[in-house]
Amino acid sequence: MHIIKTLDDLCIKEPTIITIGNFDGVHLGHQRIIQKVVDKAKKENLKSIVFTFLNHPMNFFRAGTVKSLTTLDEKYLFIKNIGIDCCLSIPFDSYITNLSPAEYVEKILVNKLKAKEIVIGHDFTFGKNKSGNSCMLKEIATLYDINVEIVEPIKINRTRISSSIIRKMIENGDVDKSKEFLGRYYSLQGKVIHGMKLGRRLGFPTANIQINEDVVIPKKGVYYTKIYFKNKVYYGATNIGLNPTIGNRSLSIETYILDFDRDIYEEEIIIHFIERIRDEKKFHSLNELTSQMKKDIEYIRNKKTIYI
Ligand SMILES: Cc1cc2nc3c(=O)[nH]c(=O)nc-3n(C[C@H](O)[C@H](O)[C@H](O)COP(=O)(O)O)c2cc1C
Ligand SMILES: Nc1ncnc2c1ncn2[C@@H]1O[C@H](COP(=O)(O)OP(=O)(O)O)[C@@H](O)[C@H]1O
Repeated sequence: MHIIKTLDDLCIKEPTIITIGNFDGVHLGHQRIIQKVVDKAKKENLKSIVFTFLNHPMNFFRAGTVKSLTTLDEKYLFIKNIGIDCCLSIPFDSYITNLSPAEYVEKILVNKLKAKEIVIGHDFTFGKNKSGNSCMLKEIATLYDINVEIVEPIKINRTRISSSIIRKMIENGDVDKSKEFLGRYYSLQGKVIHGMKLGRRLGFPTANIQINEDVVIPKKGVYYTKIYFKNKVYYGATNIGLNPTIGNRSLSIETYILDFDRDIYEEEIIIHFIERIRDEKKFHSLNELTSQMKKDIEYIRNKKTIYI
């Protein structure tokens, strides 16, 4: 998949089928739309394009409003895995927000992207002050002989799948629920950094990852997790919190990896959140903390064959 980060570099000659959106999380609803684009592209011999943004549109209007469910690299990977030919990922900036709906279609979708077909969600808005909607896009596109398909939202138990609902689930620690909406476990990737070196002394070394302030962090607590390290899968007990028993610490995300004994400082690991086990607690002693950690790990050992 080609990833193009500026409209200036774009030189598309063949007719295309496009979907447009922020696609944060690339959840089941997004996957349905993107899959439709891939299938139609094959059938109609068109190049498939996902048109998305480097920054969340809400953060353009008010910096720091929204944390992401995926880093850009994760977003590109998930889109690529569905089979898209090209991902146009450009800044959501004053150029984009100042185009009228008619200019947006002509300058970007027609002149730059050579669109023959466009697939969008029912709530799609575009152009200056979000003045364009899916019906308006359909009308303008007719002038250029472009077909527009509007996809209805997917629901799970009558709740519409949306990035904002998934964000709330993860912030509430409901990672098992978020899996149903995302179509995969919520995950965090990070470099293993040095901590206080207490874990090893307690008998449970924990790989602490560098925290990315731009992504959603699950609610503080202890989680049953799956760890990917160098393409191998392990199970883990991950604690997200302030380690109140030790006192005066900043937020850490740390994992005891079961059946593992290697120095992995500076290496990347990916943590998949399967289930939240309990709240993080302040224990009266380190002995009490370690006996609870033993119980957490035993719980995971008993469960780990259930989730593959
Ligand atoms: C499964 C697990 C559960 C934990 N639960 C708690 C807890 O409830 N309260 C707490 O203060 N710290 C908890 N911790 C964090 C430990 O205090 C931490 O691993 C220890 O301080 C080692 O830190 P270090 O990696 O910086 O050396 C937990 C850690 C793990 C791996
Ligand atoms: N089973 C394991 N789970 C997690 N980390 C492990 C494990 N075995 C060895 N390690 C290594 O030990 C380090 C954690 O030890 P710890 O004493 O907790 O130090 P720190 O406070 O720097 O995290 C990890 O970063 C990793 O390099």
